[in-house]
Formats: sequence, C-alpha cells, structure tokens
Amino acid sequence: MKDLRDTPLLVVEDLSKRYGARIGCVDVSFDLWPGEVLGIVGESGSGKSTLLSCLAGQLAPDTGRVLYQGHDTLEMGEPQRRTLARTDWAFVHQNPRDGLRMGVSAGGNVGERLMAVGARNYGAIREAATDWLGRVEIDATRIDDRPRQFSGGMQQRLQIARNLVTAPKLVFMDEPTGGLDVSVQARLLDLLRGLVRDMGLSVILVTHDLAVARLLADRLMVMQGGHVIEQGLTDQVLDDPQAPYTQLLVSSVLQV
Ligand SMILES: Nc1ncnc2c1ncn2[C@@H]1O[C@H](COP(=O)(O)OP(=O)(O)OP(=O)(O)O)[C@@H](O)[C@H]1O
Repeated sequence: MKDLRDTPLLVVEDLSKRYGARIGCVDVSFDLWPGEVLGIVGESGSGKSTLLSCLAGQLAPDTGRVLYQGHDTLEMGEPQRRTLARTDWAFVHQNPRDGLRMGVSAGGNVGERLMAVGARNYGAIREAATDWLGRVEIDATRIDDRPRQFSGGMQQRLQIARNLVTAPKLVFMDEPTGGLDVSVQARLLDLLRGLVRDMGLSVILVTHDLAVARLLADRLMVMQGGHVIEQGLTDQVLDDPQAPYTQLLVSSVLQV
C-alpha cells in the first residue's frame, strides 16, 4: 500500500481571488506535506487572509484548485466540505471569540466538537475534555466556567483544545498569538509548538510576526500584493532573504 507520507496532504494550484478590481491573491501554488508547518508571511493587505480563507473553503477563489488527499475541495458539495471542516481540518482564529461558543462552558466547547464527530458517551466526552484542558494548561476545576470568565490567553488555549480534540490532520491558523501580551504569546507559542510536534500536525499558519514564523514554521511563503514572491525553508528565507521586499521585511523586524 502506498504510504500517505509519500504524497502531499494538500496540493494548491494557481489559486487566484480578486475583489472587483482589487487583488486578493494571484496564482498561488504549493504543496503541503504531512507533518509540515507552512508559514505565510507578508505585510498587511498582502493577501494572507484571502489565501487562507480560500484554502479553508470559506471563500470561493476565482480560479485554481485545492486538492486535499487527492480530492478537489472546491468541487465538493457543501455537506462534504463541512464534514471535512469538523473531522480532518481545524481552524484557529486570531480572536478566540470567533472560534469558541462564548455561552457554553469550557468543557462544553471541547465536548461539542467531539459530539460533532459522533461521540455520544457523556462520561468519555467529559474525560476527554478534562484531559484536553490539562494539555492546554487550563485547570480542571475551570471545566464548567464560561470562556468569558477566562483571560485572553486562556481563551486562546481553549480554542486550541476545541480544535485539536478530534486529532485533525490539517490545521489552519490565522495569527494565533496576535492580540496577546508578549509573555502570554511566548507561552502559547511554546504550547503550540509542542502540540504540533507531538500530534504530527500539518499546519498553514498566517502571521505578520516573523518571530512567530521562525518558531513554528518549517517553510515560509512570503506574499506581496497578492503574489508569492519568495518561498523556502524558514531559516533560509529569514537569514538569507533573496527578494528585496523580504529583505525589507526581515530588516524592519530586526530594527524593532
Ligand atoms: N471583502 C473584501 N472586499 C474587498 N477587498 C478585500 C476584501 N478582503 C480583502 N480585500 C483586499 O484584498 C487585499 C488582500 O487582503 P487580505 O486581508 O487578504 O490581506 P492580509 O495580508 O491578510 O492583511 P492583514 O494582515 O491586514 O489581515 C487587500 O487589498 C484588501 O483590501
């Protein structure tokens, strides 16, 4: 039998999206391999979010193909895509409010996703939720608290638990540490890095923060004006940027 690790998990071909005359992203192509973390970097308005939304099936591109394990996700019906989104895929939003149900307890937020993939045993669901709260460093005594009783960092960790409890293969992350204090960011990054490694996750990570990209991403794609202008191994791109724009991006961060 063919080893799935010998084939890309995701194949993206010539993906383009315009908003009227404005460019979202243009002719983006890449492969994502099992267990690989791909960082998409670029300044504000470079097309990162547009690309991520198209990849995750939240926005219809004008042209191009996205193949997940060989299946064209853009050709899939809505029910099939929704199933994928709650089984094999996960999406971590910058704002935890976009990825959590604020009126449901922490345990409920995690358990709900398990129920969406068919779990029915209340005891087992609660046990899994407790285990996952522990994995994201939330005390088990907080299981019945609502997310709004949590700090921003805790909310983000809860969103991560909710996303990862079903052991997805591919996780989309949109500025997962954005909007948090630097010390909270560092702790979250550490946690994320451990989970990604332990679970062998494939990740597409959008960030404008090159320090985040450096810590999490194996490979980087640099976007400018909707185009991918440079890509390569993270260290290679950040230590020896080729495109003038990337050089600027790297040096402006170094001056901070
Ligand atoms: N819904 C929309 N309608 C019209 N234009 C849009 C829309 N969404 C994005 N754009 C435009 O598409 C281009 C790319 O935007 P996009 O949000 O993808 O960039 P980004 O790199 O994610 O920026 P940021 O880091 O600020 O989120 C920008 O010129 C933006 O103004």
